[in-house]
Amino acid sequence: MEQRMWHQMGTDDLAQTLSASLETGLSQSEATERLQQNGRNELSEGEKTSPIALFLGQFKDFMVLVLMGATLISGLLGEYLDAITIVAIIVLNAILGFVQEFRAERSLRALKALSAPVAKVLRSGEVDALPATDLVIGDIVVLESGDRIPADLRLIEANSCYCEESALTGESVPVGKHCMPITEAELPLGDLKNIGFMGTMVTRGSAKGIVIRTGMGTEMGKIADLIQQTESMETPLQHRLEQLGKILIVVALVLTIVVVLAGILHGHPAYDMFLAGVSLAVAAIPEGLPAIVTIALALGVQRMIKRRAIVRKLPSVETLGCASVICSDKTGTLTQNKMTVTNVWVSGRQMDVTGEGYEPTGTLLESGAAVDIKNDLPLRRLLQIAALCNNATFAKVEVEGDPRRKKDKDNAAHVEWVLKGDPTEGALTVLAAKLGVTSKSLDGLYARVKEFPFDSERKRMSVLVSHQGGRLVCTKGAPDMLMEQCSYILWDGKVVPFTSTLKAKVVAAGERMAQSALRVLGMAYRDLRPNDACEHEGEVENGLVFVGLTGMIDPPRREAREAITTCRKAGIKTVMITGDHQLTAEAIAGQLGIMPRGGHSLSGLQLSSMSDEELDRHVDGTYVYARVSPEHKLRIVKALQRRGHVVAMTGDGVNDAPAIKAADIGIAMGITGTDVTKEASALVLSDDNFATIVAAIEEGRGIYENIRKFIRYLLASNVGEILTMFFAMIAGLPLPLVPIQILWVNLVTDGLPAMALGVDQAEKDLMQQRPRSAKESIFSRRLGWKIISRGILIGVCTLGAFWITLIQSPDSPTNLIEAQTVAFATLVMAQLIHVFDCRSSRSIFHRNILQNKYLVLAVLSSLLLMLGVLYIDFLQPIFKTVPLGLREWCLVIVAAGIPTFLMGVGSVLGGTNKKKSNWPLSRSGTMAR
Ligand SMILES: Nc1ncnc2c1ncn2[C@@H]1O[C@H](COP(=O)(O)OP(=O)(O)OP(=O)(O)O)[C@@H](O)[C@H]1O
Ligand SMILES: [Ca+2]
Repeated sequence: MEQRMWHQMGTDDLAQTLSASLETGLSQSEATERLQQNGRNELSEGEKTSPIALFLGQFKDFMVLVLMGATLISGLLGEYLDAITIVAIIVLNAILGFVQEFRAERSLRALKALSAPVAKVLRSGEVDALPATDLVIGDIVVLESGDRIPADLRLIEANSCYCEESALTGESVPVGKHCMPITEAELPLGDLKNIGFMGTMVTRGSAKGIVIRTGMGTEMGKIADLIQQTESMETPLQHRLEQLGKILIVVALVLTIVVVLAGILHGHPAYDMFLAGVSLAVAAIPEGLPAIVTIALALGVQRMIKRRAIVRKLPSVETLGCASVICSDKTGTLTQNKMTVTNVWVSGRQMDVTGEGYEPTGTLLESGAAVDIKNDLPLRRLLQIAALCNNATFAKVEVEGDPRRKKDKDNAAHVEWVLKGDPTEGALTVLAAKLGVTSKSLDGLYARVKEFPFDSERKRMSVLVSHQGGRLVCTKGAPDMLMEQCSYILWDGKVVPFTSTLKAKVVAAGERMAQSALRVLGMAYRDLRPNDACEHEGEVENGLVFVGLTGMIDPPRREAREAITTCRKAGIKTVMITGDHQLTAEAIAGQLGIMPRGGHSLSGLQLSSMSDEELDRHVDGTYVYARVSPEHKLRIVKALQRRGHVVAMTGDGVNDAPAIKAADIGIAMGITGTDVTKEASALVLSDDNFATIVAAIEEGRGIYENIRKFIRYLLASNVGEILTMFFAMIAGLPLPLVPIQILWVNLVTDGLPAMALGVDQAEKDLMQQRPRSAKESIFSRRLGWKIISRGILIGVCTLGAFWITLIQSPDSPTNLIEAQTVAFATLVMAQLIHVFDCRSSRSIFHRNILQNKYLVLAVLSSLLLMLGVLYIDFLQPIFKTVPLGLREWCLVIVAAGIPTFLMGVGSVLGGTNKKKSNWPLSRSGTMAR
């Protein structure tokens, strides 16, 4: 066992014991070696279902078992051919079911892997994001607020760091962490304040730690068996379909029993009727439905991934289609998050900054003339604060042209300035560097002692630096809030009291910048006296000397504007929620077309003073919320939900998690988002882009419509199958289909065509319709009617074709076989025609039937399988068929076409082809500017 415990060791001791360097971390080769020795950093998982179990599971269905039993009996009675064929069909069916479920399962697992956590690790001197499972003992891990701790760490640095450890200790109040050794040997976990435990999360501040235990060796590993991660992947729709499936089984069974009894009453042999009944039950029960739903969902999810939206919770795919409001962050989601300082203001002087991007060349112009900063004390101070109170760096990288593309002006090797860190801070680093204030020029003079990290409540950040034996506080942040902590201002080179007149000047300058869509940050400082306290931010962030303002542009994303228009047409309201200034927010909202005429904006301050009732009254007319704190987001979500909206809400910070959880669709940022927000979210945007949300909504709507399409197809087909038999038995006719034919129809129609519908293209006006209601039943918008009416028609027409053939030449010995063959062909053809009708909510004439290649292929192969059964000599006795002549084919085609075309023509004439009132166009007219 460990001689001295980890928490008792000093940092040097730690480094030595773990043979790791605290400055550069492990080397890559050392890490690889340790990984091989000690295994991956993961908690062992529960068992997975094996493919064989999955395959055998296909046979556990009750009706299938009955059918197997019946087959066995008919085998024993000498009907070998029948028995073998039925078994073969059952096995084929099982293979199909297995493939469907296997695919579904595999995609679900791939989904889970996508949301696997990453850790920021220092290796060979560079901090990189690695999969958390690659961590080894001795790795140095960098933690920020919102991170989930990836292994057990002994902290070696902690800045106002708090961790929430309830998963481990049950204590929900975050624990303050430090990096000093603790003398006591035996301590409860909650008191080990210099250890960060795997699975707990950093709620505030930042830290650095060295990995002391990984995987099952961690404290979390010890209790891993206790935590069962049973996140439901079943969607509400799947749940309802399961319920529906049970009802359908009962209905199918009851009808089957009626069919069997009626047949026996009319003098059919009981054994024949029994086998026909069982086959009918097997065919009519839509056992493939759940798997096809899962596949449609999973394939849709994969299409979303291609469009950079990662679904973490499958149920949200459905909810996406219902979204009626998107509440989006501004910075980085609606804007590019490429900040450039363009304006500087100090002691009443307004200056422009030249230069572009992160390239540190440019200068300051005051009324058109370059400013000399050497003798400009306030300006130098401003730049020093900008550079010191900053964690961002930038560098020049060589970018090679894309080798796959043509070498030209746009695709040549070139240098690019790239940024590491927060873009807001990056813009300030670049500004300072343009005027020669770089970390190099400051290095010997100023040394950072402590950092009080930025958080979205205070909206500012401070650092404590030592300078020529003294200590200096540098603070930057949202000016309106920073000013409240300032007692003085640097004005014309002198520190003077911050009077209300001077404050008014600062406010006016700030508002001028904000109105032109600039993000405004203020800078302030204070010289600490020797015995001034400096433990907490409250102690240092007061009595500050205000220095000046910087204004930076952050251009809107081009795609965002378009996406917002799409949303408006789709009946979805876009709301901007930002920590930025109200005027900046309004200006950018204007550029993006978020705010309609008569729309309002609210500030966090106004929001705080409102009661829930007042907020409810305002929430529909408000399009911009500015200077909000994370807790405001939760109120906004709740208010919108009370107004009956289905809310999608984005967030990145740790404090956004409650709002994201409360939203109907919580959305986290893939790039800037924290682990905590990602875990709370249903959807992660891997490009942080607003347009991606809209793409996901579009996919969500498409997936739902596809599910409706194949439900419609499958159920109408099954209704047709049952009714064909039902009507025949009631009418006292012979069996229109023999058991093997029933099973064959089921095999060739239910499998591939239904799956192909699941990946059908969306209808063109998908995003021109209002979101559907979350409470809507899957059968609404006339789907139930369509299923029943088409089902009845399929049954009637199949039986009609059967009957017409039957009465043609009553004396011919092959008469019945021929009629059955006609019925068989009609039933298959009717379904294969009907499948195209299912693609459109209007009629078959509405869409190009060749558009869905998979469907065309599926239908062709089903057609071939049917023709094979009719025309291949040795299959004819097995399937009890005869080749059909031209006259019969004409009958088959007409009878099979009627259900689809009759209704299609009917709906064209009846006007349902026009946009129906239950799905009207959005009120885009009233929402447009
Ligand atoms: N690194 C930082 N240091 C100091 N102040 C900052 C920093 N980043 C942002 N601020 C200030 O805090 C304000 C709010 O920032 P916050 O990150 O909460 O929201 P945002 O990024 O502007 O908007 P959004 O919520 O849309 O992402 C900014 O307007 C800015 O004035
Ligand atoms: Ca069927």
